[in-house]
Amino acid sequence: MTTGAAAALGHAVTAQAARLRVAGLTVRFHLPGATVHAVTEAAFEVEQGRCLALIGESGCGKSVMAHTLLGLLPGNATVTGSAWLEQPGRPPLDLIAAPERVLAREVRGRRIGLIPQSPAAHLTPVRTARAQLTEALRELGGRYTADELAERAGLRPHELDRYPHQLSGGMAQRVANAIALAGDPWLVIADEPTTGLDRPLVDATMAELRRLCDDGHAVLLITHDLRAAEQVADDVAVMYAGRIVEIAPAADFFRAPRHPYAAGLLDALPTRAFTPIPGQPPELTRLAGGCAFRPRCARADDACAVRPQITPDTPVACHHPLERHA
Ligand SMILES: Nc1ncnc2c1ncn2[C@@H]1O[C@H](COP(=O)(O)OP(=O)(O)OP(=O)(O)O)[C@@H](O)[C@H]1O
Ligand code: NI
Repeated sequence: MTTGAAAALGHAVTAQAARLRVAGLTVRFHLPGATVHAVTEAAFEVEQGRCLALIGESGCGKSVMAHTLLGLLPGNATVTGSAWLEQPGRPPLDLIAAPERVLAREVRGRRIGLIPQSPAAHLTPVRTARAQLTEALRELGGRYTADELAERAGLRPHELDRYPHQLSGGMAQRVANAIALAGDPWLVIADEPTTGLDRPLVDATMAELRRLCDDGHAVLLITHDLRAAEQVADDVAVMYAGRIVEIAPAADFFRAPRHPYAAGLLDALPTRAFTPIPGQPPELTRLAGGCAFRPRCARADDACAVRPQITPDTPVACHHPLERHA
């Protein structure tokens, strides 16, 4: 193929708006004598200018989803499905099929930034926050200075001169947030970015994520904190036992969730009914057939022995969803 033809082909398949398009994403961990069904047939899109919040109880597969997109899974994992990163002017890239070399050189930190869960564990103990942020900037060649990034993350310049053990949990979180943005990545994946932060800092962090979206970036926000999600998310995806069970615009979702599990999560909030969902999520090594939420669900009946599907036309995986009136 000539260069011109290749360029024309590249142009023809280039997207109009930047987006991440995930389809059929499935992750298994192989343990001696058991298989963990960590993520099953996940499908969603995040477009530029938008924030998708991924919510669900501990262990439902949220962090595994984040690590899968960045090629950060351990050797005992197998992944199927696709995750297309589409940005105008670049050929689309399937993050699942891409070789590690490409993920390391082009994707991690540059096209996708990760704000990791438990950031303190990701900082080097013997170097100051400034040294680590400066190194990230040198490596990734971003357009902000260390002080600018620190300020955007809500840190004062002198706080950058501390060593990790001199940082509170909240400060370590903000240092991790600043490092994740060093390479000016298009997509930011924030895995519980507000753990250990008090309300004003949660609000500031959500405002920063919102500002990123408004600047044309996209954000995948993984969180337990539904109030934080409500502040910033445009769309919400609810995960249960490794599957996405509801996707909705955030305004509709917080007004009237449709999946009984999603309704249960909102009812558990202190600001709402403050009633926990009875029972526990199933173990991901021994999932029965049918709807995984069935044993905990007040609406379940015999129909739920057949697993309900989520599709673009019915964005709730439930045989008996709650009604949403206009
Ligand atoms: N390397 C691994 N080997 C085996 N199982 C794993 C591995 N990593 C994660 N898992 C399992 O995959 C499932 C999903 O884990 P994940 O960390 O994605 O949950 P999460 O939704 O992020 O939870 P939390 O809210 O507690 O962070 C869990 O059952 C977990 O034990
Ligand atoms: Ni997690």
